Amino acid sequence: MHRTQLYIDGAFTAPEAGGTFPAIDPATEQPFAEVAAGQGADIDRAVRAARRAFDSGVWSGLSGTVRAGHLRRIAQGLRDRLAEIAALEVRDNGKPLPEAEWDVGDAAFTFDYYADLAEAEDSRAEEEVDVGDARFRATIRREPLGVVGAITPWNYPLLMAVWKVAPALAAGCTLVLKPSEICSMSCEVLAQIIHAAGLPPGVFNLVTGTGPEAGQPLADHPLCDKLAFTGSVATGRKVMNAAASGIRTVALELGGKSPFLVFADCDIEKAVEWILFGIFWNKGEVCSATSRVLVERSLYPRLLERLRQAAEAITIGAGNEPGVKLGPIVSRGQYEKILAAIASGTASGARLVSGGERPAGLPTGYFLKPTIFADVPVEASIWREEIFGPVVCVNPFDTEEEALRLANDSAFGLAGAVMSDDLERCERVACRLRAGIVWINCSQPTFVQLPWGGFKTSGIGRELGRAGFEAYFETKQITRFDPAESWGWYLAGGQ
Ligand SMILES: NC(=O)c1ccc[n+]([C@@H]2O[C@H](COP(=O)([O-])OP(=O)(O)OC[C@H]3O[C@@H](n4cnc5c(N)ncnc54)[C@H](O)[C@@H]3O)[C@@H](O)[C@H]2O)c1
Ligand SMILES: C[N+](C)(C)CC=O
Repeated sequence: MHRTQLYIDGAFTAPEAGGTFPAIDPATEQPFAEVAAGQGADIDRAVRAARRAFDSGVWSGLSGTVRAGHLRRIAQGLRDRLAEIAALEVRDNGKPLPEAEWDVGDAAFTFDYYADLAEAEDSRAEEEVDVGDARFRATIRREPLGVVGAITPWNYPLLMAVWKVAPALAAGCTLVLKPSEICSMSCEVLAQIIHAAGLPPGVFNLVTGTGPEAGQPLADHPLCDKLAFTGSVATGRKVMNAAASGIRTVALELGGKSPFLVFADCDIEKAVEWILFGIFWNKGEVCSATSRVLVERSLYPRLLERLRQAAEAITIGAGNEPGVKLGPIVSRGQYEKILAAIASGTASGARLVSGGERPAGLPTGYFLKPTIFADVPVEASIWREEIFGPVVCVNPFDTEEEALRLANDSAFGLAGAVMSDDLERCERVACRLRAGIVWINCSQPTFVQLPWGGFKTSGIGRELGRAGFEAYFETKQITRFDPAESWGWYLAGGQ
């Protein structure tokens, strides 16, 4: 059985304490690899290596063009190993193979995109600012932020890591990546590709391990300049507390309970397609999943019935089987959490329209039928709390105003979607949704060029796009006084 390694200071290595934990295939419930269980001592070694690499200027001192060359080699390395990584991601996470292939392609494109931005940095003029006094020349300079501690989740194990690694490297930062213990495998391949691309030792480091044993020591490490976290609100709070006590920059990409507003004038088939994609893509293990659907009352019964039929036609199975559109839930823990949420939904008085149980013919593996609840009490936890699984809640509304009120009545504000043939209404609703991402007449398409992040408890800061690059810079002012002038405050004439 393959035993993964940590990657610290340019070398693949076992954890100091030598421990491992199993990687489990959620379709078979069987272990298929041993993952290196890094701990505080490994994190410390990795952060110190990243610190040395940053302080020596071996990476931040390179031109953007040279760094871009490295990033493009990483992108190519991902493309060269796409089939292998996608298969590994399917085994580790359970997602259908075409979705995993899509993720690896996106990850490669993310490196290319940030390579372009790194290159453009070289021709970016230093910004000179007129401070209204000719004796001073003032400039604003951007410098890479330093050492980044990146902590990532299991739903897009490679892609969520790359959303941090690519812009951080492009900006000239060094980093330590701590992926989720539930899905760590593809990040080891990423480390191999980065190693093969010839980055100097210490620039990128990988420490796999559990949250308490590896994540917390990374969040607490005094030599990190920034913490970049994606995961749950509960862990995000711990990471933010750690950042606060060390006064470190922090970026949080957290959960969601995103609304999808469907107006009666839309094409019902298109609405059903996007509702399905919005909640069953990646098994609903998507931070931005549109898990609360609000439907204009005149369309509500018809749409619910069509949604039920379409959901029941989805092919469920192991992610590597052809035609499968819904793989197993990632882990036993997550499976049990979702079943408990379904039970609480039924107990709340919500109407179970479809699913809610293990599909027939799949006795092993964490399989679940796509699940639809309707007429959900708005105070019920299934309406309010993130489930992070293939469970959608559907409710009716009567007016645009009511739909917006229900949509915005949430602690989260990551994403939202609106569907209507009236594009003016769509634009109006999009502006009034309190969320960082709004889709019109679709749900979930994500582009590397656009900023990603949430309002309210869905997070702080933005990834992707130019904003995701700027997030890895410090801003410095350099103010120069003309040596030919004298200040004349204490010494008259300046001598
Ligand atoms: N907003 C986004 O872009 C986005 C994207 C993907 C996932 N998510 C969110 O992620 C969550 C699911 O991911 P998850 O279950 O892996 O989240 P999680 O919070 O359980 O774990 C995330 C990471 O934090 C680590 N961790 C756990 N305890 C820690 C601690 N005390 N200190 C430091 N690190 C610790 C874990 O090991 C893992 O690497 C969902 O809430 C989802 O919405 C958000
Ligand atoms: C769906 N995706 C990849 C945009 C990120 C969140 O889970």
